[in-house]
Amino acid sequence: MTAALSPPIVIERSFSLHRNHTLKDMENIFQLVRNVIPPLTGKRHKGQDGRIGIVGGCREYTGAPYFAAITALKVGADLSHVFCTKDAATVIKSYSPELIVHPVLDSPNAVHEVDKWLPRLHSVVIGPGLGRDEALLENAKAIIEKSKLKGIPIIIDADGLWIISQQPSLIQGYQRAILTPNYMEFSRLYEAMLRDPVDSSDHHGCVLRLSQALGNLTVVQKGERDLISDGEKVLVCSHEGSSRRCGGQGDLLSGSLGVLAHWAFLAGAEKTNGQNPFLVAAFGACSLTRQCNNQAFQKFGRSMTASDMVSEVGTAFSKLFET
Ligand SMILES: NC(=O)C1=CN([C@@H]2O[C@H](COP(=O)(O)OP(=O)(O)OC[C@H]3O[C@@H](n4cnc5c(N)ncnc54)[C@H](O)[C@@H]3O)[C@@H](O)[C@H]2O)[C@@H](O)CC1
Ligand SMILES: Nc1ncnc2c1ncn2[C@@H]1O[C@H](COP(=O)(O)OP(=O)(O)OP(=O)(O)O)[C@@H](O)[C@H]1O
Ligand SMILES: [Mg+2]
Repeated sequence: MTAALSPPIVIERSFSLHRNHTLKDMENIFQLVRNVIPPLTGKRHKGQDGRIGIVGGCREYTGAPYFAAITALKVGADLSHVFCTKDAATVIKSYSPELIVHPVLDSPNAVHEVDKWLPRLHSVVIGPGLGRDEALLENAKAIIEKSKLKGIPIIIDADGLWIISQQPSLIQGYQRAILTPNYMEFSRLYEAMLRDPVDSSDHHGCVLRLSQALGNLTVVQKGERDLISDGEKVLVCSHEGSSRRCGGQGDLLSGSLGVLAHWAFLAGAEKTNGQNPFLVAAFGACSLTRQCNNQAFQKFGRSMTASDMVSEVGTAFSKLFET
């Protein structure tokens, strides 16, 4: 079984582009991802290709922030910081010496401790393994506010999406945010914003409307096909993965998106042929996660786990974006 580079489908809902440009957009979107990837040259210094922060990791969940942070590194970020609780920090450090781990999230001055680092971070991923402890959620809210003030791209996943479904105004209108809901998370967000249940006969319409209701930030609805929208367009990523749905796959997606969002944002619309850079980044991260899933499944079948997918990041990235 080989993973074909199936052409992405672009459903054009924008009036800013002519209809007959749509086919060209479809063919070129992988190329647009390639365009934003910084070339590896001897001229770059450590940190330039990405310093990514992951906010999450508590007593119950140490795997999720680890998967997100290690994936960010393996995609090509230079430094990956995890801001987690004291309990979780030693555990996460013991998984990997590559990660920089800050045991601050349950400290009384948590927000200040993270804020100190924000000027040095290119993007933040908020939510993997954060849990639902009220104090931690309050700290995460304040970190979202601080990140917005700095104008850095924010990827919101998992329990970060729980926060947004309780208080959408926190992120509404911040167009440098990307939300990555799974099925349940999407339903919660949709009902909170649209006051209606999800219309299962119109997934495209639902993702488009949710993005619009949130002020045109980027929404990635994960599933059998990933739907990515900025309220004007819907991109569909149906790149071949597998039928294995072990936990942690979404964490690979949010970690890789942390890097790609930074690269795409930095490269700007010139490199993405006028397309929203965050749509391009999201398409890249979805394709990559699915490609990792496909490769790991070929090796391990039913016993495949998220760690096996992490081992595939390098070859999957090369296959999709460097050939
Ligand atoms: N090893 C780890 O530490 C992991 C921790 N995780 C963390 O676990 C916490 C809770 O995440 P959950 O994703 O469980 O979120 P929720 O607590 O919102 O639960 C979602 C539920 O929906 C179900 N579901 C998912 N897709 C569905 C579908 N298509 N149809 C019907 N039901 C569906 C899931 O089985 C899950 O029970 C987060 O902090 C997350 O980051 C996960 O990321 C998985 C790995
Ligand atoms: N039915 C499916 N077929 C193929 N790929 C899928 C399917 N469902 C999800 N995926 C892919 O798996 C990845 C993670 O999506 P998923 O819905 O499992 O996230 P999640 O529930 O947040 O995961 P996590 O366990 O990390 O929290 C996405 O890249 C998505 O494309
Ligand atoms: Mg998840």
